[in-house]
Order: sequence, then C-alpha cells, then structure tokens
Amino acid sequence: MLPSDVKQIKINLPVIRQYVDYLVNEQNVKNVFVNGTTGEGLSLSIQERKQLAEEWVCQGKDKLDHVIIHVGALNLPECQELARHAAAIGAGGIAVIAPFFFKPTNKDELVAFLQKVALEAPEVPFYYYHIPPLTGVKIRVEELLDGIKAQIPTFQGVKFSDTDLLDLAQCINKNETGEFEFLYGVDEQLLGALAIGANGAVGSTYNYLGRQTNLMLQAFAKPDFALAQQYQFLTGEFLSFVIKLGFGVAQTKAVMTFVSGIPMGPPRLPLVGASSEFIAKAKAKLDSIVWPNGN
Ligand SMILES: CC(=O)N[C@H](C=O)[C@@H](O)[C@H](O)[C@H](O)CO
Ligand SMILES: CC(=O)C(=O)O
Repeated sequence: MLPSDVKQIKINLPVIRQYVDYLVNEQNVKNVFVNGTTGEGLSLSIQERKQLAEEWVCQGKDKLDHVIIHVGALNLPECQELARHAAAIGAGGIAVIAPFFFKPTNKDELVAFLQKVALEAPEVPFYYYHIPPLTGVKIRVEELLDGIKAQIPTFQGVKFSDTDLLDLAQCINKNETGEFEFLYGVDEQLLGALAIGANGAVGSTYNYLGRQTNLMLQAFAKPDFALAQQYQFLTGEFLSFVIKLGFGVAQTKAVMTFVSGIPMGPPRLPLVGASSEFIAKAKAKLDSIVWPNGN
C-alpha cells in the first residue's frame, strides 16, 4: 500500500473519556499534555486542536490535576488564537514550542515570540516546550531564563525534551527560589534528570509505562536508588529495543493501543502506521519484562 492510499484520519473525540479513566486508574497519571508531539498537534487543524483541548479539559474535570494545552504553531496568529481558546476553556497551563520553519536565531527573538503568545492568556501558567531534536531550535534554556519573568509574567517552567543535562543543570542552579518547574521529556534518561533536580516528567511513554515510572519516582524520593535504577534500566531496555526497530509517534500509538486496549488510531500523514511486524516484536519484548516486585 502506498502512503497516499491511507485514508484521511479523523480525530476520535468520544474515546477521550475512556483514555482519561485509563490514565488515572491504570497508570496513576493525573496530568496530561495535550496536542503536543505524541498527539500530533502540529498535524492538526486549528479547529481540531480546539475540539481536542475542550474534550480533555471537560473529561478531565474532577479526575485530572492539570491539563496543559500545547498551543505552538508556525505562525503567531494561530498560537495566539489557541492561547486565548485555552484560557477561555479553563486550561491549567499552556505550552509553546519554538517556531521551526523560520527559526528564531537567538534568545531575544525566541522570547519575543513566546511573549506575544503568553500575553493572550494572562492568567494561565506558561511553559516553554524545548524540543530541539524536532524543532531544530537549539537556543539554550539556561540563557532564555535570564530576565524571563519580567518579559513573561506567567512563565512557569519548561518541558525540557533534550539530552543536554548540563543545560538542565544550569537551569536548575539558576532557579534558586524554586519558582520554575522543569519537566523532563527524554523518558529513557529521566532518572539522570531527577538526580540533577528536574521536578517532574512529560513524555510519550507515560501513556503506557506511567505506573512503572511513578514507582521509579517513588523509589527516587524514598530514596531507594537501586530500585529506581531497576525501573529505569527496564524502561530503557524496552525503548532501546524499539528504537532499533524504528520508533516514533506512529509506533508509540501502536504500543499505547496494545497496552491499553484503547484504539489510539493510526497517525496522520506524513506519518504512517506501525507495521504488524513492529507491533508483534514490541509486544513480545514488553511482555517479557519482569518488573521489580512483580510491579
Ligand atoms: C522526541 C519525542 O517524541 N520526545 C518525547 C517527549 O518529548 C519523549 O517522550 C520520547 O518519545 C521518549 O523519550 C521515547 O524516546
Ligand atoms: C511526549 C510529549 O511530551 C508530547 O507529546 O509532547
């Protein structure tokens, strides 16, 4: 089958209620990040993004602690429209990636863009979504933090999806008063980021390894580093295995589907769905993992 034969994929709103219950009850996950990388936010129309944001906020009411809506786009008017919409529906936070067609080349250009978005939602906590492997915008976050609160009064923190733990460490070292949150987004090395002071995590794998990752966080807090390491080694073993097979958002959806039993659907072009061979191998690998204490 050619990729062009794939049917136009529509969003499936009714499944979100089931998804919320699954995250809370089965994965012990009570915070969600909507329309980001895993949700293919950048492949959705503005109308679709608004519908999804509304459904998550509505279904998450009384069940979820925080619903953060990603409102980044390639152009300011759309980011601003999505920010106003997120504020109007009562989102717990908004996040924005760096625009990545015409890219900001320095910290001042990036902050100017982010500021124009944040100002549209003046009561809503604002997060910068740092994901250089996808945006190609490598401006160091540590630099961005200087004077940020004066420019973006709602600045609350960073979703930090990069392997540069020196940059993360410098951010945390600057955050003496603890006013900002650093949510780490490279799931296979979360434990390293926690050791340097990350406050939490946002990542694709918590959709299906949330329970185990929460046990890792608990072990780290105790502290029982040996137990925390066991969890990280095992999640890392799974990710290393699937990364070798070719792992991205399409494959993540397939894994989420077989673990949760909830139909996450295929991705939208230019992504194409995972092969049945990938699914069989990934499932066998995940089933073979023996978690500490049977958990
Ligand atoms: C590039 C990407 O998708 N990053 C995700 C979050 O930002 C991560 O959650 C990864 O999917 C995960 O760490 C697996 O590599
Ligand atoms: C993985 C993640 O954090 C996102 O979907 O943006």
